[in-house]
Amino acid sequence: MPEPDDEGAGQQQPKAGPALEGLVVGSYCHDVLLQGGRVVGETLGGAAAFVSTVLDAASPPEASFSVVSKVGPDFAYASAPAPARHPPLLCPARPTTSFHARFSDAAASAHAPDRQLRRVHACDPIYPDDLPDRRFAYGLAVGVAGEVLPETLERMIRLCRAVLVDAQALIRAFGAEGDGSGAAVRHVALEGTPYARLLQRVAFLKASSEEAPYVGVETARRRCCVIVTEGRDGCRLYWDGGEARVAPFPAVQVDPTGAGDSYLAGFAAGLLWGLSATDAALLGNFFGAAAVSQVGVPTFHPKMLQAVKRILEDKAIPWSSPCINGTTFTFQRSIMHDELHASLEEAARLMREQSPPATENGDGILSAQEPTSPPSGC
Ligand SMILES: Nc1ncnc2c1ncn2[C@@H]1O[C@H](COP(=O)(O)OP(=O)(O)OP(=O)(O)O)[C@@H](O)[C@H]1O
Ligand SMILES: O[C@H]1[C@H](O)[C@@H](O)[C@H](O)[C@@H](O)[C@H]1O
Repeated sequence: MPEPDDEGAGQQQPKAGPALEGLVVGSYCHDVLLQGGRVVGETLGGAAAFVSTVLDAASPPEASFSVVSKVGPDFAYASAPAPARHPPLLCPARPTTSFHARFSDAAASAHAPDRQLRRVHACDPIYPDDLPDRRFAYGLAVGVAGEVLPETLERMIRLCRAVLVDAQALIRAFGAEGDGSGAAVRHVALEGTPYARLLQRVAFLKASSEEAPYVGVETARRRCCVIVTEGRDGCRLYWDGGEARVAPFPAVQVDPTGAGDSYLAGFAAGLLWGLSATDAALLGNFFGAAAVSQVGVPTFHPKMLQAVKRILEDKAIPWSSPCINGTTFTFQRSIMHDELHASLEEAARLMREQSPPATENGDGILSAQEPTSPPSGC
């Protein structure tokens, strides 16, 4: 695993933060969900919102994190739990990043895009100087609209002992805005971006199966561990010299938005609990399944969270988190992998019982819920 770099000869070193402090970088956004030409939901979005929610819920008690996110004066969710606990930086001159997600009526497959995204507004990028000047145990680069600049990722790598990156932060490109309906979101090959040279200093790179071809798994796995999420099929991990498939948890999908974000945060929390990467991926799958069962940023029943924490206290290796505290990772599944899956399956059952009843109609969004009403302004 890469060691954090020195800030540069002659420069003052950033001071150390709390032992298990993380740094989450990426902007909150407004998500508008459309189906059949009409708006069926308006929610808080942005990977940072999903990630903060899952980290708040699933991290060990010793762990904490800071969020660097930007929004405009129109930001509508300042009092929602994630932004209220981790307030964004305000950019007075730019609107909040916003996306329109157009869902098709046809059921999506595990590997095909289930929605067409358009970026309607883009807030300011996050610059290296926006990051706090201290060392962190780990960092999560979770941009949605190109806001994590290459130089910002580079500074994260310098500040954080281990950096986990969502490929969507690196490979999204945006078409022309033209007619007011926003810019189509497409992907570019990671190898042709300025981020590619940083990969060997990244610990984990997560991509969805739709993004994986743009990441180039075979090349990337020689530089860092690559995780490919496969929707309802779970995920696969690829590292230099090995790979593993990790089984999913059953879920009734009502809104796929944020599954990947919640996965990454669950995975990071698993590492913080001292799990190997393949075992931590179980926690990723668990929170990915939780995210798709609800519209927008999920909420978790306290009983379910207690059950998960009890399982982790029981199974995890306290304070031996090799990735966050040390210099190497353990990738392979441990002997208690299947047992951990079975215990989390029980907690997932609790979660399904405590969710509002959902109509099982394939992968259609919002089948279980009334459209969420737009929140009041901040
Ligand atoms: N229908 C489902 N049932 C169970 N688990 C799911 C389902 N969909 C997603 N997941 C879980 O969430 C993880 C991430 O999902 P997915 O691969 O769809 O990410 P994504 O396409 O990046 O999502 P998004 O862009 O919507 O955040 C999967 O690896 C899986 O663990
Ligand atoms: O809120 C969502 C979420 O963060 C998704 O991961 C991202 O793909 C979308 O662009 C965003 O609108």
